[in-house]
Amino acid sequence: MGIKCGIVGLPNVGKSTLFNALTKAGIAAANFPFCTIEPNTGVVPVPDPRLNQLAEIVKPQKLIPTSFEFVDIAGLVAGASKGEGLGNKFLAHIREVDAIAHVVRCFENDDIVHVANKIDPISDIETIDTELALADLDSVEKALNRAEKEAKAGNKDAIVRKEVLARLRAGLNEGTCARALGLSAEDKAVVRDLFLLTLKPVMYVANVLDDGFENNPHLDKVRARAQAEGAQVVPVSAAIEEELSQLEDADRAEFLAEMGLAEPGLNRVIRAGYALLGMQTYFTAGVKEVRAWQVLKGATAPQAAAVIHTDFEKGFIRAETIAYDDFIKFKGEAGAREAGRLRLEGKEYVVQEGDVLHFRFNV
Ligand SMILES: Nc1ncnc2c1ncn2[C@@H]1O[C@H](COP(=O)(O)OP(=O)(O)OP(=O)(O)O)[C@@H](O)[C@H]1O
Ligand SMILES: [Mg+2]
Repeated sequence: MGIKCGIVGLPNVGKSTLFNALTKAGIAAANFPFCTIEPNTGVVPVPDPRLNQLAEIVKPQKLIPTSFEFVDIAGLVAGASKGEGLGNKFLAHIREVDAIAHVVRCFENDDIVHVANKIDPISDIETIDTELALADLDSVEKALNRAEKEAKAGNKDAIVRKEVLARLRAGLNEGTCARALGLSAEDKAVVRDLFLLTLKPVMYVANVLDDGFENNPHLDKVRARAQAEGAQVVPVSAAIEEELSQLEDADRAEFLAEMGLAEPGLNRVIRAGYALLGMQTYFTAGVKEVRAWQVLKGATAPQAAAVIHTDFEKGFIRAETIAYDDFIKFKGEAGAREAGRLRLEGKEYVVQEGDVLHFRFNV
């Protein structure tokens, strides 16, 4: 489907280290068809323990997770919106992604240069936000000029657009990100064609040292800031994750056990990215394969069917539906059916997280 999460941040904060760990972990993940699309784009499978639970019941030949793309974007510097550093090229790369993982350095280490020569994650976040907001302001001002002319000429759509754009300009002028301006879904639709950078959903990846998960004032500040914005923070040590990703499975398990962890921190980054993209998962559970599929939250059964094949949507009759918990509790389809937990859902059904679906269709 090509949904993408861009890894964004100041130079040298650990973006590529995180990206390498994410993509190597992808190679290591059993039977996942890893592919690198461009040197800086990698498809990463979404770790989901529910797949293994389903497999224990169904005993399929294959297990296929969902996946999405991470893009390693070059570091941004102050002035990028005016062409500094990689400038517009950098911004164009961000424009193409659907969500942003903003990597923030939350560790001290004099050997690793910080572009501002001090560790101050809030100031780092503001530097990035300012550049993105300035780039958006530029787009909004151009669009506003156009809308004003069209509105004068009596174009009704332009009158609506003008009002939304004026609100955006006022906010961006004060350095507020577009996503924090409380735009309605209709407002967003009006400015969709501008691909505003600060309208994209954001999560923070706080890059820490191995002992930096607790009592870390830098991390605390990022958490407070994110909470005020309603954003998520995933603390992770990119350096450790990269090391972990290079180990054999058995060694990795030992390493994690020694650190008292159940799974690599990367898994949290991947899951948070997946949720940030607005995705949810449903399953198909056949003996050939048990597979996770991704669909936007709020999708109806035919829309979910289209993810597998457009014919499934066109000829949709119904979806035999078992909630994930029921499938596990009654040990599979037959048990769930007997217990009366298999539902026949029609075209209007809104797919729920974890649903195990079997589509009936006719083409
Ligand atoms: N958690 C960490 N602990 C210690 N060192 C780290 C950590 N994360 C990253 N580093 C180190 O920081 C340096 C910069 O990392 P990296 O190259 O990933 O940054 P970057 O954000 O991709 O930079 P650029 O914007 O220049 O591409 C590397 O030497 C890396 O090993
Ligand atoms: Mg890099």
